[in-house]
Amino acid sequence: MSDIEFDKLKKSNEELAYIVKHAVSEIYILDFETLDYVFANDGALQNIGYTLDELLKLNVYDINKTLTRKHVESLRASCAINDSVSNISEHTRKDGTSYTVQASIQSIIYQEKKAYVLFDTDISKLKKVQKELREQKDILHHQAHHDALTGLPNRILFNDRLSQGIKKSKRHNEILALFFIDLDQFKQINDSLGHDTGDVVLKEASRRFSSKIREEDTLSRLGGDEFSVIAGGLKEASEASVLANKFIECMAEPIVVGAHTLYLTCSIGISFYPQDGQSAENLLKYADVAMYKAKDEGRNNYQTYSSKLTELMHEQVTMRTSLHKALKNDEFILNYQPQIDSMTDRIIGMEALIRWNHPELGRVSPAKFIPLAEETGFIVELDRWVMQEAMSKLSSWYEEGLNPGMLALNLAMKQIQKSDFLEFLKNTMKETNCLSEWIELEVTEGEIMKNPDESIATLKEINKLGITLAIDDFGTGYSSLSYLKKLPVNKLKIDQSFIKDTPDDEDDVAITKAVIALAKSLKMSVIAEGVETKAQKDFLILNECLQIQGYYYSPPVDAQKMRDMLIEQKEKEA
Ligand SMILES: Nc1nc2c(ncn2[C@@H]2O[C@@H]3COP(=O)(O)O[C@H]4[C@@H](O)[C@H](n5cnc6c(=O)[nH]c(N)nc65)O[C@@H]4COP(=O)(O)O[C@H]3[C@H]2O)c(=O)[nH]1
Repeated sequence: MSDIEFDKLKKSNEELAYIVKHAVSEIYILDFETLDYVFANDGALQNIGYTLDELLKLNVYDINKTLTRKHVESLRASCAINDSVSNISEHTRKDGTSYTVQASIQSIIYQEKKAYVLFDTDISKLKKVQKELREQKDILHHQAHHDALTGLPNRILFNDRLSQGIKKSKRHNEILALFFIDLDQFKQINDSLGHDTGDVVLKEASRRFSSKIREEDTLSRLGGDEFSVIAGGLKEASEASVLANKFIECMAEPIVVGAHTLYLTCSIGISFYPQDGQSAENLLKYADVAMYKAKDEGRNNYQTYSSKLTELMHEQVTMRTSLHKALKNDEFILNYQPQIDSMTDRIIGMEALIRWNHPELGRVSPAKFIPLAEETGFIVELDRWVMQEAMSKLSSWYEEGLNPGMLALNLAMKQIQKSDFLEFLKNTMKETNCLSEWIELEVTEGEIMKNPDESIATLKEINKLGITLAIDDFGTGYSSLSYLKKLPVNKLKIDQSFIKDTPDDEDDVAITKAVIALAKSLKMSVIAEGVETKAQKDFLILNECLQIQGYYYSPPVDAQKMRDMLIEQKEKEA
């Protein structure tokens, strides 16, 4: 080699050494035998935190604390047969912190001795990002399968668990019970006290239900106030009754939210695999049908599915489709129930109550078809028919010289919300010669509280016409007292559910007394409905509720009978 060639080579080696020394990547050289550090570049020293002098006193095991002799032996063996070997390990810095490196290891000759060179890449950040991504994926997966409010499995996960549950029950020849749980008064609470209160109630209900199930059961929130429980592994269907009772009992304790003490109940429908259905879809449908039966039975109870319930559903479908035709076919008639001044036993008014004579189903209760009419919006047309019919009957009785007093009409909120309702009311009164002071419109407390601000405006307009407004079913709907003060209402009607057990039930006595006192302080009149016994009547008189409606005096009767009663009263007074 010539001197010039030698100088060139020396210069390029020096340049290479300079690059290696100053590179930001970590490069270490270890003694082949002892694995002591014999070189580290600036990038390595910066990350590891030692000076070169300090590092040269250390061994690979001082930095790679997790490295074992066995692992080193295997790396040595790999290096002997491969050009380079890759390894992931943990480096401990001088300050005690650690980071993950991916090392590429090669055996080389360094300063004329055998050595290992390690090209290390700090992959801590990459690992952190990978971990975050994994966590994010887990969160997304959880969110997609769980309800955000209660943290319970949602409908997607429920469907999956139900299908799995059915398969397992089939394999082990066991019974699976599917519970459909609906909170009874939830909508009213949500509408009148707001969604925040509703949310607290839902969380508390889910906490209570969860505490009653076994670890292997699944409680899900299917949406709104609907929950479901999948309970597999049952030997007998009767085991489900025990659980259903537990769910009902756990709701008996009131839920306190801020200043409100809320009393909630739940209605439960149960279907069974294999006796009721083989598919997840059918089992859910049947549990839902059974839940509706529980609602029909007065809520706060459970019902198991039977094929009879499907007939009931069929009946509802028949009713829905024949409601419209019924008006044209004159299938509706009106009954009137007298309202009495209990001090004189005189008729002071009457409530018009609709009846439906269905050609196939016979006489259908309004409690059955009014909710269907409300659902479909047909209630608007139906109530207008009731108003026309009842107002013209009332006028005809006045014209005859009888004294029917006030006519109370039930009014659906959907009706009040119609923009032409006031016009309709004025026209109907005019056409039927009915005076506004003869008319009282009853709106249920729950309906008003659904949308109190909007209700107030329209009710004020109605009131301006000289029509009396009464709140029906009072006591059942969580009225806000501040709204009650603002409402242009003249009368409270105590719900019959409170009257039913007076004067024996202490709670009902207290509620009835409170409603009477409330009406008095708000300068409203008060009437009790559903009065059936003398004891109830006496209790009401004692507490100064003098207007009474109920079977004690008379059930709802047809127009002919009502007229007879009015004539009889007139003759008595003549
Ligand atoms: N156990 C018992 N019950 C008594 C007694 N006195 C009266 N009742 C019943 O209690 C219900 C009182 O009517 P409501 O609270 O307005 O409750 C009504 C009302 O909300 C609705 N409804 C009835 N007619 C109409 C109508 O023309 N339009 C609208 N929108 N709803 C109506 O259907 C509901 C049920 O009506 P009905 O079956 O006629 O049931 C009536 C009546 O027959 C009693 O002493 N004991």
